[in-house]
Amino acid sequence: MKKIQVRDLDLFYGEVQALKKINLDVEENSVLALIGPSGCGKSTFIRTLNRMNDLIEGVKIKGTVLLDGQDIYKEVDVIELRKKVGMVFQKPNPFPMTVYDNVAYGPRIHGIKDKKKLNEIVEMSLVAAALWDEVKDRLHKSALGLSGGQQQRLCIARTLAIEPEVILMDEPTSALDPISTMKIEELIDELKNKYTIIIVTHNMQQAGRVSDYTAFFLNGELIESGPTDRVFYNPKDKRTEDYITGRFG
Ligand SMILES: Nc1ncnc2c1ncn2[C@@H]1O[C@H](COP(=O)(O)OP(=O)(O)OP(=O)(O)O)[C@@H](O)[C@H]1O
Repeated sequence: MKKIQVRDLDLFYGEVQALKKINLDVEENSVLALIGPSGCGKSTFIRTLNRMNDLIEGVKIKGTVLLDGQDIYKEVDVIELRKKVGMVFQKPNPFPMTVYDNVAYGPRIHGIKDKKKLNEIVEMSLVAAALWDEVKDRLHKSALGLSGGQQQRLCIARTLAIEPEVILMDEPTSALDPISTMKIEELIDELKNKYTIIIVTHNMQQAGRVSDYTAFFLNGELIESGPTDRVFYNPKDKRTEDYITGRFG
């Protein structure tokens, strides 16, 4: 099933066109990797999927983005949209509060006050983010005392706590060491059973390891997309081949 359908999407920062006629479908319960050289529009594209670009002045967007068949720019409330489409950023950005409060933050904002219910959500989210065993004895200590890799998994737990359907990840491991990176990659593999995941990565090996589908961007255009094995081993476009084999970028 198609979870997201993007049709003829253009995005302008003032006069500069950063996305050009993007057409792309995202399958439910799959991992899509967005690859391409610096400045080609990957982050801009991922941000159009939960309307994060709305916050930037001078941005103009044309075309449609459908989530479960609904136009997110016309038919969906932004608060509802952000609940359905969670985001994890490049640098782990836990709030300066306890581990527990970080995870409980979203559910509390959405009106959950019951202590027992919150305890349940916090534990479930930390288990799902493969962090529970490492933090269960320090739930009420500051999240800033965790390692970078633990902080990133905490940010994933914080995202899971609001029960999203889609998770956007913008280079989630680029600030992490190899072992933390491996843990996040294993986690992505687990999470795709339940969620639809879109990940921006500069790391070809990572795209190859974690994704089912790959989309290659260049200068604001989507050059090609398809099953990762096909795009990697049998690219249709010469530019995709050149990028994947490291000839530029
Ligand atoms: N807030 C902004 N205002 C104006 N131009 C922007 C803004 N954000 C990005 N751009 C421009 O849009 C283009 C695409 O940038 P974007 O960050 O989406 O690329 P990217 O592929 O994610 O790059 P990287 O891999 O380096 O993160 C670039 O030319 C960039 O300079």
